[in-house]
Amino acid sequence: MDYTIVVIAIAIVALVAVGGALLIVPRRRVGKAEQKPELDQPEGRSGAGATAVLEPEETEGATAVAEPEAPPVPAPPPAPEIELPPPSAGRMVRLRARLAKSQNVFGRGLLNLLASDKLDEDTWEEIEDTLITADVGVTSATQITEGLRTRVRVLGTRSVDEVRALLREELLAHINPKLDRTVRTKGPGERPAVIMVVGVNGVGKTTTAGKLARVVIGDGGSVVLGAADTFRAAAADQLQTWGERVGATVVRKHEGADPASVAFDAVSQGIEQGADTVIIDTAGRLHTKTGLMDELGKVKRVVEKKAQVDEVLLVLDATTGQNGLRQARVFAEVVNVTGIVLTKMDGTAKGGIIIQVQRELGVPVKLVGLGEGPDDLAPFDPETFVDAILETS
Ligand SMILES: Nc1nc2c(ncn2[C@@H]2O[C@H](COP(=O)(O)OP(=O)(O)OP(=O)(O)O)[C@@H](O)[C@H]2O)c(=O)[nH]1
Repeated sequence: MDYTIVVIAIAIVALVAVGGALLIVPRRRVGKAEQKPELDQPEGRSGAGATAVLEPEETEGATAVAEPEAPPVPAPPPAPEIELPPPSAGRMVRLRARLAKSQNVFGRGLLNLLASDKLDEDTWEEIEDTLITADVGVTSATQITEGLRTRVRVLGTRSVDEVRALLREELLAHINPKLDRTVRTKGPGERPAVIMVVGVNGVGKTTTAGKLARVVIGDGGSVVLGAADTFRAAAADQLQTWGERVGATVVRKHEGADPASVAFDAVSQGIEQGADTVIIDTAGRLHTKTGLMDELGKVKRVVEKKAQVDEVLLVLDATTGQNGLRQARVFAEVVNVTGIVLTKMDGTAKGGIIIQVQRELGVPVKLVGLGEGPDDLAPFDPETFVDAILETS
C-alpha cells in the first residue's frame, strides 16, 4: 500500500514537471516575437543596434547592386594649359592693317583734298572739317591746317608724295612722339609695380586688365590680378579666366565686397609672391556720380598704405569721342591718371581723339585696343599710327 502511494506521488511530480516545461517554452517564443518589432523600428540617432539588425536583410541586396555599379572614379580635370603670349614689341605693326582699315576714311579724305588741283579757301576749310570730324579737336585741327597751308605755299609744288610727307609731319608733331609712353610694369627695388585700371562702364577695363597681363607675361614678367570690380561677379569671373590662361594669380572676393580691401589684398599678394606687376581692375563708374568717384579715390589711398600706385590707366572707348573727353577730365581730377588706353580703335575712323585727349589732359596715350582678340592690345607707337592713317593702298 505504502509502495503504491510512493509511485503515485512520483507520477504526479513528473506530470507537474512536464506540464510546467510545456508552459514555459511557448512563453519564451512569445517573448522573442514581441522583441522583434522593437528591433525593426527605424534607426534612431544611436541606431547602431538597429543598423546591425537591418544589415543582414538589406546587405544582400545592396551588395549585389552596389558592386557592379561602383561609381567610376572621375578623371581629374585636365590642368588648364598655360599660354605664353607674344611679347609687346611689334604688336602695333602686326595690327597696322586693322588700323589702316579703320582710319582709311580719315587719311584718304585728307590726302585727296591736299592733292586737289585748286587749294582754295573752301578746300582748306574742308581739310579742317575732316580733321574735326576725326575728333582731332578744333584747336589742333586749326593748327594742323594752318601749318600745312604755310608749308604748301612755301613749297610751291605739291606732288602726292610731298603732300603725304607734309601731312605726316604735321600729324606726328601733334601726337608728340617725344612723350614717355612706357607703361611702368616693374616696381622700384623688390616690390611689384602697381597699376590701376579705371574708367566708365563698358569701355573695356576688364578686357584691358586681362590683355595687359598677357603683355607683361609675354615680356617675361609675372602678374597678380586684383578683381576690385565687386559690383559684378561676372567681372571677377572674366578676370579669373584671363588670369588662368596665362598663369597669373587672381585675387578676388565675394560680390559686393569692399573694392579697396580686394585691391589691398592683391598688392599684399603681389609683394608676398615677388610678382613683377599687380594689375587692379576697378568697377565701371559714371564720372558724374560723386559717391562712386570718391570710392575710386579711396581704393587708391588704401592701396598706397601698402605700396605706391605706379600707373593709373584711364580706359576710354575711342568710339565715344567728346563724351570720352569729358570722362577723362573728371577721372584725372580724382585719381592722378598717368596714361590713357584707347580701346576699340578698330571700330572707328575717329583716331584723331588721340591728339585731342593728350592735348586736353597732358597725359600720353600708352596703349591702344585694336580688336577683341587676347593679344589685340598694343603699346601705342605714333609713327606706325600715322603711317597707317596715310596708307592708301
Ligand atoms: N572691338 C573691340 N572690342 C573691345 C576692345 N576692347 C574691349 N572690347 C570689348 O568691349 C566689351 C566690354 O569690355 P569689358 O572689358 O567687359 O568692359 P568693362 O569696362 O570692364 O565693363 P564694366 O565692368 O561693365 O564697366 C567687350 O565685349 C570687349 O570684348 C577693342 O579694342 N576692340
